Amino acid sequence: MSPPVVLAIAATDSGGGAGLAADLATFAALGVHGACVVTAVTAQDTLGVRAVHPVPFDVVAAQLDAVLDDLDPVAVKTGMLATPEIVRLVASRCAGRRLVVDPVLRATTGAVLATDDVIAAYREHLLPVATVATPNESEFAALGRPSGPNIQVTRGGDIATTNDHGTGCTHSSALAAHLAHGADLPTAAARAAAYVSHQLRLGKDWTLGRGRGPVAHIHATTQGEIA
Ligand SMILES: Nc1ncnc2c1ncn2[C@@H]1O[C@H](COP(=O)(O)OP(=O)(O)OP(=O)(O)O)[C@@H](O)[C@H]1O
Ligand SMILES: Cc1ncc(CO)c(N)n1
Repeated sequence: MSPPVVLAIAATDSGGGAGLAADLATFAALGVHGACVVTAVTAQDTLGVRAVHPVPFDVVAAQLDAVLDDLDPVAVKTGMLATPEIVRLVASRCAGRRLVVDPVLRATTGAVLATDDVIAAYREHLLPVATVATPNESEFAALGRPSGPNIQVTRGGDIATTNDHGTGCTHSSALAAHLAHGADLPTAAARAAAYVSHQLRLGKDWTLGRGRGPVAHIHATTQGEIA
């Protein structure tokens, strides 16, 4: 039987820890086929964001059309959306699907990844059509503390690790993957949290880069076969 298709609409992270790298690794670990629409390219590592280059709107729209026309994803997850036009496009094309919105406004390292007009577009267009939105506390405040059953504010956790770059991306991708497998929202949320904490524990002693390292997305699944 074919795996469910999940689409990630997000930006790249050259360091491989957050953004689409985290999304696609999480999809693979959780048994769904991942499609991806690239909204921006970031020059980034475990220490911070050096540059952000948005992909032209027409190219984002063409990627989205291609995936929606051919692969019919069961669930969609959004990460960094880069411009208000892209936020509006995603809202109009993805409404009605199982839609997980992770409003990426800042990197863990503090870099600003969304301007005020992007935040306004989230409030007006994307949050109202989300199945669930997963802002962290500071993103929740920046969005004006929206209320509703589909708003699930995320809060770190008690695992002591500096390898937490991209945990929000990993968490929202796991949520989308479990929704795509047919879980209801409370079940998908519990499984996503369990996946993130399990993988955070596996990678807590890794030393990749000089800053905040990545979550060990698929480590347990593959290490026996390739070591
Ligand atoms: N140190 C931790 N211990 C246990 N669970 C954690 C920890 N950090 C994150 N998590 C899990 O991951 C989820 C998302 O984390 P968090 O709220 O820190 O994301 P974020 O701030 O959006 O991350 P980022 O901006 O790096 O992508 C949390 O709801 C929690 O389930
Ligand atoms: C590309 C990208 N998306 C999301 C985040 C949030 O962690 C990041 N640092 N970089």
